[in-house]
Amino acid sequence: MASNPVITSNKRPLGRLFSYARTQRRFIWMAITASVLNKIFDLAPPVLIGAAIDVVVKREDSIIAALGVTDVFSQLVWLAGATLLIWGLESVFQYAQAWLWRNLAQTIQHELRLDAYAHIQDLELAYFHEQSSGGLLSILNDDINQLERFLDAGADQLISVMTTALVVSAAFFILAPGVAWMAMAPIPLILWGSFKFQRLLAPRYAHVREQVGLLNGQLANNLSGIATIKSFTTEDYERARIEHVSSDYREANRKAIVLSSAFSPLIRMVIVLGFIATLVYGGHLALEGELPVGVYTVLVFMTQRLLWPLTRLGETFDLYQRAMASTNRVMDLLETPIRIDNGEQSLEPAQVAGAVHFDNITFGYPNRDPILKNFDLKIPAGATVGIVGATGSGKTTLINLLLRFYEPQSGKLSVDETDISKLDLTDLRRAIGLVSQQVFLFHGTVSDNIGYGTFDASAEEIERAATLAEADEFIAQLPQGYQTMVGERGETLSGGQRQRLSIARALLKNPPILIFDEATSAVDNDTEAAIQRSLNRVTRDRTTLIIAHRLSTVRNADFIVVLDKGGIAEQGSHDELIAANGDYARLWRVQTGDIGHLAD
Ligand SMILES: Nc1ncnc2c1ncn2[C@@H]1O[C@H](COP(=O)(O)OP(=O)(O)OP(=O)(O)O)[C@@H](O)[C@H]1O
Repeated sequence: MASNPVITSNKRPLGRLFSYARTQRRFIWMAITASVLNKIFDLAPPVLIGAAIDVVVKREDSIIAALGVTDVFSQLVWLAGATLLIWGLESVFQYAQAWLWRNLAQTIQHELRLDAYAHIQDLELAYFHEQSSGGLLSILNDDINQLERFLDAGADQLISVMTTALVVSAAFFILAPGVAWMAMAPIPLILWGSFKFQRLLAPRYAHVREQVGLLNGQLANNLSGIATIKSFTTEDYERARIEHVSSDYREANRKAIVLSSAFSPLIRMVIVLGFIATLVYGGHLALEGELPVGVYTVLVFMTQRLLWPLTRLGETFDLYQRAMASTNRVMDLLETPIRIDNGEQSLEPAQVAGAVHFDNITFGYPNRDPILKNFDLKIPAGATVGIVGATGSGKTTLINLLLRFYEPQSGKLSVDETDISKLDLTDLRRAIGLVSQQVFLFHGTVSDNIGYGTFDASAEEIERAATLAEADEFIAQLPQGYQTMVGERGETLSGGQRQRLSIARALLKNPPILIFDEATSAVDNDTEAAIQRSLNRVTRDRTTLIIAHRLSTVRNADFIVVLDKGGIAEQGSHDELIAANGDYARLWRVQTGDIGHLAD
């Protein structure tokens, strides 16, 4: 499997995320409102402190007195009540914002992961051959988790900074327009710096995400090939390969860290200038009696409240940038077009007779020379066809086309006279049972694995299918019979046992078209004979394609097609092909040990 990184684009990620999260809009607005209110109440304490100083210094002439509370003690009680109320409300909105954002993060990551997974499943098989499964896994896991992390905390932080800037600026211009500009002066510089910083950081984080995809791809590949690594004692070699990709990942992160760590200290230096200016100039005005002491106190606290959170802007932008790099990767995946169109014509499996026609098909895998050229093959409904030929001659390719895993470049493939590209894809695949060369079992019991895809099957039906596939005997000997867990990918079973389970699975599906692709390659002669018997039984009333290297498997077929380099070299029944004395006859003699004729 190639390990190309998933292509990422730089479209506006936040917009893409919001348009994706349309269904959550109401909650997003509620969360934003809660964040804004929480911040507003959070900014009130400096005002309360200012008001308290004002009461103590000015007594009956204080601002609160102007509201009608003239007695000094009553003013303090009034302040205490206001403080309680404001802190209470701050707590309520803090809870609300945390609850809303964190739940939103959970909902969005859940839906995004499901959508991304569903979309990946619908992509054509060729896509999976181009991408590494570890890379895809890192999008489904890591990238979506980055997004969750940002929504958990980063979104609230960004809104807090913006709210603080707005509320404090307004307060400044009302209270002391003369000093306000000093506190505000650093803000444009900080914002300009932040945008510049973001621009520089974005590609570095995109690179980090790409590297993590490659690393995961390599890790997943190695873990699935662990037996090969051990048997070839290539542990050191593989460790070095992982070290290489892991170092690249670390290097990509270092390049991002160099920038992202510098941001907060730089911002702090700009901020401190604004803070000192307010402190000194405001103090001067208060000493001159031009600024009330209470207002001066509020200004100093507010300047601190306004400017210090900006130092955290670095962290927030960091979180934001990481999340946006991830968002782009997830969104690109969701927008990857599905290249195999679903046809509209429905097909009831029960009504399929099973005639298959490869009509003048030309096909080559992407970026490869054509393997099939003007290929013609007509299989009558109900026939059993053996397909044999040298390795790489195109046998499995025929199946890939019939299942529409790939589309032919020209020609028509039809089932019962209907072009399969016009058929509903699910209906087409439901009509075909495939026992593939690579058996895949799922983590679960024997019974689960036989019933996979035929979920409404009863225990009796499952057992009947197992009997037909000559699997019941070995199943009976397993510790828990049909309820024995088979392990991940069926690792606790032998190759032949796995193969027989997959045959049982296909038989249970009872499809009108049945395909065996090297189904007897991993079994001994006795089992092959047993499978042969069951084949004779199950092929009777359906179209069956049997791909085999072992010619004894196809001997009883109605006719046998011998492929050679993507074309048909010979065709006929076993007896006819033996009589023709061509490639088939020669191979038959080799396989049956009749090597006296090898010199032919
Ligand atoms: N996904 C793919 N992408 C590119 N080329 C492929 C792909 N699958 C198969 N091929 C190529 O197409 C040719 C035919 O392969 P195919 O699997 O049809 O052969 P086969 O006759 O089934 O071989 P075998 O008996 O070894 O299973 C081979 O040369 C193979 O390298």
